Amino acid sequence: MKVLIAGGAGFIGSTIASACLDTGITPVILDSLVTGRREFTEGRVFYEGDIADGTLVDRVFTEHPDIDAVIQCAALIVVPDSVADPVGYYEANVAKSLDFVGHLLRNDCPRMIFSSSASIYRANDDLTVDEESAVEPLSPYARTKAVCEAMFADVAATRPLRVLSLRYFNPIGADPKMRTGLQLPRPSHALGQMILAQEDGVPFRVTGTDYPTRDGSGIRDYVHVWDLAAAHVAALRTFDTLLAGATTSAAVNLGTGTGTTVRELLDAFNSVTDAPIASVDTARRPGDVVGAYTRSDRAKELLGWQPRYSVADGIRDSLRWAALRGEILAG
Ligand SMILES: O=c1ccn([C@@H]2O[C@H](COP(=O)(O)OP(=O)(O)O[C@H]3O[C@H](CO)[C@H](O)[C@H](O)[C@H]3O)[C@@H](O)[C@H]2O)c(=O)[nH]1
Repeated sequence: MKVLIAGGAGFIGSTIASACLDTGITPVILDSLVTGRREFTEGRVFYEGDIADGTLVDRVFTEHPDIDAVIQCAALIVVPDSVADPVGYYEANVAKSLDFVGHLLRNDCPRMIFSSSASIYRANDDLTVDEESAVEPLSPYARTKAVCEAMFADVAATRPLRVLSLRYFNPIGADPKMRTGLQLPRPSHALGQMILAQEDGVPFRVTGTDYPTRDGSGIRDYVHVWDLAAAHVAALRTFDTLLAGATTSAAVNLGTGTGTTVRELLDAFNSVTDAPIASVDTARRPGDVVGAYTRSDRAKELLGWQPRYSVADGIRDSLRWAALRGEILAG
C-alpha cells in the first residue's frame, strides 16, 4: 500500500509516516515546510510544496500512480495565532484544503483520511464527548477543522472520494524510536511548558484554576502520538469496510477515554522525572476552554484500535525527545 501524507514533515504527519514504514506501507510526503522539518523527510519520498499547488499534486500522482489513499495533516494548529490571524488560518486550513480536494478528485484518488480535532465539540456537562456531540468550535482554528469536515462530507456525498475524519484529542509523546517528535523549540502547550519550566528552572504556570473540574484546572484527553499514528494505519487497513455503500464519510474520535486535569498532568510529570517542578496558579489564557475527553468506543469498534500508551509513557517520550531534539533538528 502507498499513501500520500500531506503535512508529512510535521509532528503528527511525520510520526504517521514512521508508523506506515514500520508496517510495510510506503509513505509519500508532501509538505511546504512552513512548519514541517526537512530532517523528518530524510530517507523518505518527499515533495516540497503546497497542497494547493495543482501542478505539483498532479506530478506526485503521475510519478506515483499507485497511491491508494491520502492523509491530510497539512494545517496550522496554534489556537491564539488563529485568533490573531483568522484570514491566514482560513486560507491555510480551509481554502488550500478545498483546492487540494479538487486536485485529488482530478487524480482519481478514492480515499482520504483527514486530521480533525476534538476541539470542534461542545462538551457535555460531565465534560465528555462522543461523535454525536454538538459541533460548536470556539476558536477560528477549531472552526477551520469543522468547516473542512463539513466541506469534505459534501464532496464525498456525490463525488468518488470517501473521507474519514479522525478527531484527535491532545497528542503527547514522540515516536518511541525517536525518529521524529515535536519540532517547536518552545511549545506553548501544557506538557511542553512543563518541560520548558524544568529547563529554565522556573515554576510551571497553571493557567486557569476556576474551571468546573475536580481540581479547578482544565481537563484534556492526552493521547500518545504513536497511538494516534497507529490509528491511521488501522484506518487505512479498514477504510473500505468502514466506508462502503451509502457511507461516504465518517468521523471517529481518537482519545483514551480518560480525562486528565492540568494538576494531574503535573503530578504525573513530577512522578516521571527526577527533577520535579513547582507550579504557580495564574489566570486563564484568552480563548481557553475547560476541555473534554472522549466517551466513545467507535475507534475500537470500527478501526479495531485502542490506545496502548499511558500519560506517563507520553511524558517520558516527550522528555526523551526534548533532550534529543537539538541533535536531530538544526535550529
Ligand atoms: O503553560 C500552560 C499551558 C497550558 N495550560 C493548561 O493546560 C490545558 C491544556 O492546554 P494545551 O495548550 O496543552 O491544550 P489545548 O487543548 O488548549 O490546545 C492544544 O490543542 C489545540 C487543538 O485542540 C491546538 O493545537 C493548540 O495549539 C494546542 O496547544 C489547558 O487547561 C491550559 O489552560 C497550563 O495550565 N499552563
